[in-house]
Amino acid sequence: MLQNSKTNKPISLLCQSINIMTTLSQAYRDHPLIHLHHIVPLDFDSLRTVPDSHDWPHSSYDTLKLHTNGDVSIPLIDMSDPNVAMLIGNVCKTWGVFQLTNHGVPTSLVERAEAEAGRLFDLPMTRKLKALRAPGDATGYGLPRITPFFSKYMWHEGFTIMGSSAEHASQLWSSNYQPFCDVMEEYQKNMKSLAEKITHLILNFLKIPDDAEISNWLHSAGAAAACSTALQLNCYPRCPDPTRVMGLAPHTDTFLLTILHQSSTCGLQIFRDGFGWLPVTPVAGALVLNVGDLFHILSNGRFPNVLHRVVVDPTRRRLSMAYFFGPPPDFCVTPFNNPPESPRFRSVVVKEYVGLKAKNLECALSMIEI
Ligand SMILES: C=C1C[C@]23C[C@@]1(O)CC[C@H]2[C@@]12CCC[C@@](C)(C(=O)O1)[C@H]2[C@@H]3C(=O)O
Ligand SMILES: O=C(O)CCC(=O)C(=O)O
Ligand SMILES: [Fe+2]
Repeated sequence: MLQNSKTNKPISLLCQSINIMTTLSQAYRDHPLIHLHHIVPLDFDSLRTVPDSHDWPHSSYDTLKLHTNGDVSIPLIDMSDPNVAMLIGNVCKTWGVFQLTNHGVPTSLVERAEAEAGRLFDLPMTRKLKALRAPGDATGYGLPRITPFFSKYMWHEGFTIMGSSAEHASQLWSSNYQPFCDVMEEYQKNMKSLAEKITHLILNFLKIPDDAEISNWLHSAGAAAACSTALQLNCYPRCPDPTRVMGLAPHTDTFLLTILHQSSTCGLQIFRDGFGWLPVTPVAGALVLNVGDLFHILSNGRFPNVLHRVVVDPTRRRLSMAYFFGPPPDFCVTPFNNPPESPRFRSVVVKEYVGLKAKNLECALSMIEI
């Protein structure tokens, strides 16, 4: 029987019965985005002007320009700092986002993964379409899932991986796809172990007891198999007029934490009350971490689930790799509140929340608010 290595208690039945557990891909298949499957990304490189379908209202460009405050920078945390738990906990409370250095993920691995992502997006469109996300599926090449919630398309192409990328990679490259699969597998392993470490530090900071279900899940030997994880490769191609387009529209991420590597090209912005849109300027070797909806719920609203978006660089293509981490789809997330504070949200099962998000995007949270 699997046990929590800290408390020696058996982990919940849900986590043990791996065969009957819902996978994250299944959870997404249960909530298909009906409008998305017949639409494919543009062949961006061939365009000399921005088509109407991708031309965002002028007012959003004004917002991009006027509300970007380049003087305020988001916190940078050194993971080798002896006070790292306190630093991360406090920044999760005050910002919901930070950059992390000395995180232990080898630079060479990040560089190899970025190079493989570049090799993918460099392929001719006819090739990329061979790995097009199937209707209702969550993985493969295609448009961002949030596309149906906006009236214009984003200047973006993406590739989603959940676990092995072999099936789609073999469609992209009939041979020589193993280097892609190997590096993405190693990258996901490294991201998972970093995500587990950070989650552990945050649970301690929140003083969540060792016998709470969330600690039980994180510490259990079963956590190796039972997590919701996904790796999203994002590409924001060069644009003939970046002032008219949106790279990735404003959104919050769904799971506990997102760990993002951004290439040296700028574009990511976070929204901060009182300041507006702030750039997350790339720092060489640093990873960007942000709180997602599930940590917002678990922290009973103490951690903001930061709203973010991506604008397109005027001169260069931008690549990023976002790793999403959370408990398995059948796990029930319950807000942790210190009495007399009362819970702000009802408990929600991860796959139910994925479904609420698929239908309602940013209104999903308010649907579980008490
Ligand atoms: C696990 C996932 C999180 C994500 C949806 C996905 O199935 C894979 C892609 C992720 C992404 C990346 C771009 C922004 C986002 C909102 C989207 O549309 O697809 C996130 C999703 C999310 O956090 O919900
Ligand atoms: O490309 C980026 O910097 C951000 C990507 C992102 O927000 C996402 O994949 O959820
Ligand atoms: Fe995001």
